[in-house]
Amino acid sequence: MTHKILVLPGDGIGPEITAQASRILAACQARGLDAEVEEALVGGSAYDVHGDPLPAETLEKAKAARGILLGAVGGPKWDKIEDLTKRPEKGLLGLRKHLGLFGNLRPALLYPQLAEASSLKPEVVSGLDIMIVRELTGGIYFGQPRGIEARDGQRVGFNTYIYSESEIERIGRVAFEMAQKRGKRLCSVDKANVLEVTILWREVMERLAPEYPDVELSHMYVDNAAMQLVRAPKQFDVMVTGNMFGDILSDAAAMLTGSIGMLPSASLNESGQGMYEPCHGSAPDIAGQGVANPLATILSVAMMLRYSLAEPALAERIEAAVGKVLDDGLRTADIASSGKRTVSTREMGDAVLAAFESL
Ligand SMILES: NC(=O)C1=CN([C@@H]2O[C@H](COP(=O)(O)OP(=O)(O)OC[C@H]3O[C@@H](n4cnc5c(N)ncnc54)[C@H](O)[C@@H]3O)[C@@H](O)[C@H]2O)C=CC1
Ligand SMILES: CC(C)CC(=O)C(=O)O
Ligand SMILES: [Mg+2]
Repeated sequence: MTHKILVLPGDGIGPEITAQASRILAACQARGLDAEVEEALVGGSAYDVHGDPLPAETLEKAKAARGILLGAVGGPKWDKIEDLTKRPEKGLLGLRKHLGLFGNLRPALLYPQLAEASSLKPEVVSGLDIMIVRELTGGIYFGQPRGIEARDGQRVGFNTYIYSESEIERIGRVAFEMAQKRGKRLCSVDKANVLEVTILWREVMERLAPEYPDVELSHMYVDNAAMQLVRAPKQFDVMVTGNMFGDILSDAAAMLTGSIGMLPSASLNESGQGMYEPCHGSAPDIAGQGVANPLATILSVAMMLRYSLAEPALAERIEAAVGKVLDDGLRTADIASSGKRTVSTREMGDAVLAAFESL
């Protein structure tokens, strides 16, 4: 069966990093991956052409694709758009919502070669392998009502943090099943000492636990979880949390692996259709300079092969190629260290491609 794959480069460094990932995808096609690859516009670049960060044509192509590879969206150029529904980030949130991509997997895995690149001591992070399972289509990023309006002579801003039992149960099952395949420990992160929505979250996680007797479930408040991630991150195996807490904690976890440029992600729906993207944003501060780290995006291709395209051998080949390039001492600026060779985005892509072919 021919898989449809849609590449959405987006904004900022998005086109630079997806260009390198697309070369790896083409190498996979040459090695037997049966896929048709198309590109489309999303985010600010789509707004500039169509006045819409998620044009109907892009959404249709995304619905038809088994796997979507997205670079990143957003940037200062579009931050002044008054209609919030037209901001680039809405293109990304719209894709997640329309496709029902509720299950976000963010693996914080430290390549041993990068132990020195982490801002934490090597002994704190060496061997790190955490899977953050983040709910992606609910919570405060989507809750209604929301807005900014005048009340009592001044403006107030408000959002709604809401989860239904079925939404919590659905992401809970993804996390329990993930823990079963890994170290069998699941930490659910909430703020149940303050927020009713997460009191319910905790109750649902507890209710599910007996169905997964081989998994040890624990709970942690999000403020403590942020602290524990930097104090002793190896205590975690799988973490499950809501949309906003997961967004924040996964950026923190990214730094444990050396750089946010190393963290890939998968966003999956019930049918295994997925969108794959680095966890970072469009990095406007370095866009256009050819220095961005493309490895999170390349590793996102590996996740696509594993989770949506049933090609685990190709996924492992990409991951091994990244390992080889790091062994060979190549580093983009964000993971540079003394004695290693600092390379551009393109040179890193060249090296991963060469390693992929040589393995
Ligand atoms: N998934 C997405 O498309 C996301 C989009 N954004 C958007 O991106 C824009 C910038 O947001 P920021 O808060 O600055 O977050 P960011 O993740 O884009 O950048 C934060 C810092 O990390 C660095 N960085 C990020 N990716 C890198 C890479 N691959 N290689 C080397 N360094 C890298 C940047 O240079 C910057 O110093 C905003 O418009 C934001 O809304 C933010 C997060 C996710
Ligand atoms: C537009 C944001 C919600 C994207 C983001 O920061 C993320 O998903 O990590
Ligand atoms: Mg984020």
